[in-house]
Formats: sequence, structure tokens, C-alpha cells
Amino acid sequence: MSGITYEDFLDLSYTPTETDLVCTFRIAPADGMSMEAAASRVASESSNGTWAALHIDDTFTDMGATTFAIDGDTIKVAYPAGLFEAGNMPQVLSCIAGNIMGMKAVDTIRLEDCEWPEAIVSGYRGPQFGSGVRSEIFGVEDRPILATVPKPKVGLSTAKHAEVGYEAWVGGVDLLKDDENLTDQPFNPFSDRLTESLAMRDKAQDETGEVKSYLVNVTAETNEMLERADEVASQGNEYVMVDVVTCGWAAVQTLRERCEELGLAIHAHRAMHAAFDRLPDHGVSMRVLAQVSRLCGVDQLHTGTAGLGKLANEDTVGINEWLRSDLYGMTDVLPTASGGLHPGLVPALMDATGTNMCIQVGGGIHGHPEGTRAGAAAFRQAVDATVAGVPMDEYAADHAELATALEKWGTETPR
Ligand SMILES: O=C(O)[C@H](O)COP(=O)(O)O
Ligand SMILES: [Mg+2]
Repeated sequence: MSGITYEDFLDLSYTPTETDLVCTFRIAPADGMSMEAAASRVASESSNGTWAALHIDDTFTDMGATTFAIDGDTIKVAYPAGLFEAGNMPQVLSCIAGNIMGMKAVDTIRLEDCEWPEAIVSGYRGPQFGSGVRSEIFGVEDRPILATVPKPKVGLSTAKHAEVGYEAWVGGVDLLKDDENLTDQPFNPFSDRLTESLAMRDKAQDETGEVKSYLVNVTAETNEMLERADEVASQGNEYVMVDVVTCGWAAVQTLRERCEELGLAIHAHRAMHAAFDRLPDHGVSMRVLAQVSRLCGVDQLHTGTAGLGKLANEDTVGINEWLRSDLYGMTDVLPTASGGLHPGLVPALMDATGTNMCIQVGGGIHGHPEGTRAGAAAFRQAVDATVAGVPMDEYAADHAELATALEKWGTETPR
């Protein structure tokens, strides 16, 4: 028997194996604690150690994590793959973003990045369609797909909501989107909204000759959510939308299973992510939340607007690159830019993020002086102009809706 202390979780000569999960943290040690001691406690507390020395046989320690690098306030911790249950995202997060987030050995701690080994990735389904939705659902190759969320975000009647959807679809968007806090309230019940919106969708498709679809928010208790997904499929829609952070990753994994059977794509809204990622020195980065979303299998994910919109953003471009990068053959995720966008911001956004995207515009469509249809047309015109490489002002000269939008909002970033 020997005493295992948290210092045993630090080994700066350790080289991670190809099956280790490597996590990068930034930490601020508590008063009176050295960087080495705090870094050791991170590896200890997030794997199989605790604050006290444990008098155990050495053979029990092979599930221990190892802090193998310290560089300023940044540390790297390697976790053995055997520590993790295959395909169980809550369990992974209970290790790498669990007790350590509140541990007094550190004043602050932020999980910045993970390098996921194939041994762990292979336990997850990943996305079913990913960015393939653009061509598979819409037959669109050369431009982002376009979505809109009716405003006010809650309070519209079912009929009004569906009518706003119709106006936006015929104006030029591909997708109607529910807002994150619209689910099944009495003023706009889920089933009625689904039915009435899809009737309007069919009408808009007939009139425009374009494929249209609906990001309908199924967010609810897990069993209820599955029933809503069944209903969505039975009515012939292509997508469900889910608030992944507020629902929780276990529910997302369950929904992903059902969507495999139903052939539905998943649009992920990230409401509440900022509770984890907004403070620069504490929490879990959006980059890691995006990685978790991909493993759990969403097809589209809100990742911000590269600083152009109304919400604080962390490295949208870098996160999008990760979502599209090779991950042992796992399908990619289509990034969605949303939050305070309007037509005048489209060129700068597409310059930063490219065309393999979904762009969502709410207020920047419905706030158009001539209404939703004109607002949607202005948005589509802004995208078409950008794809064609034509400057906004030039395109606006013979596109009146865009001209009005530019006059109203210019290229200002809203708050
Ligand atoms: O859910 C969303 O993405 C937001 O409601 C976006 O709305 P906005 O375009 O009006 O900011
Ligand atoms: Mg919203």
C-alpha cells in the first residue's frame, strides 16, 4: 500500500497516448497554492483522486488523469480512454467539467479545448446529415441556406405565426424557425403550429418552386420531445429544433437516436451557452460545447456571428472550422449565424464564415419598413449579391427591398 496524493497526477514528462482525451484548461490557482499543485488537483479531482491522500493499492490508479504541460496559466491534462463510458456524454462532462469547476483549489478554471481520440469519438453517432442538408434538402450548392424566426418571439397566435412564415418563405428564405422559448404554450400550441405552418410551407413551395422547410422547436421533457419528433416526421417536415443546453446532452443523444429512425435533421439552438462560456476566465468554452454538440449528433448549430450581431461571440470562425474539420470520418455540422443580423451585415459575415452556412435573420427581416416579405427579399438579395461578388450599393440600385434595408440599418452592428 502507498499513499496516492494529488501530486501524483502531475508528470511533465508524460506523453499522451493516442487513446487519451487531452483537455486544455486555463486556471488561476487559489491564494497560497502553487500552479503545479492546482494543476495536479485539476487532474486528480476530474479523474479518480480527491483532496486527501488515499492509501490504496497502486493498481487502482490507472484511471487517473495526468497534467503533462503547464505554460503560463494554461495546463494540459490527459485522461485515459478507459475512464469514460462509451457514448455517455453526461459522464464525460461530469469528469472534465464537473467538480473542478467549483473546486476551491482554483479561483477560476475554464475548459478551453478538447482533443478527442478515435477511441472516444467512435462511441458517438455524430450528425446524420451535417452540412449535407444544403444539397440534400434544398438542392442548394453555392449559397448559405437562409432562416428566419418570427418576432415577437412569443405571443403570436398560431395563425399569425404561420402567416409570418408564409410571407418570409415567399420573400426568399428557405427555413422558418421557432424561437428558443416557443414550444407548446396555449397562445400557440405545438401541434396546431406544426400543421398550420406546414400548410403554409406547401403553399409557399408551390408558389416559388423552391424547397422550404421548418425548424420546429420540440424542446421539452425527453419523452414528450420524442413524441413531438414523431409528429413532425408524420407531417412530412425535414427538421426538428432543440435547445441543446437547456435540454441537456442526454436528452439530445436520445433525440438523435429517434431522428435516425425518423430521418429528421436536428437544428440546435444554444440558448444558455453563455452561462458557461461568456466569462473569459471561467466555465466551458463555446468551442467545447460545439464539440460536444457534434459528438451528440446535431446537424446545425448556432455558433455566433463573428462579432457582427447582437450577442457576445467567442471565435466563431475557429469554432466553425472545427465543426467542418475531419474527425475520424464523422459527419460535419452546418454552422448557423444568428443574433442581431440584417442584410447590411451579410457581406462581412460571409467574408468571415464562407457559404457553407445557415444564416438566420429575425428582427432584420420583420423590422423591415415594408414588412416581412420585403425583409426576406432584402435578406435574400444581400446573399445573392454577395455570392455574385456585387457590392451591396450596386445591387440595391435595382433591388428596392435591399435599398430600403440598407437605408434603415446600413452596416451597423446592433446591441
Ligand atoms: O433564436 C435566434 O437565433 C434569435 O431569436 C435571433 O433573432 P434576431 O435575428 O432578431 O436577433
Ligand atoms: Mg431567439
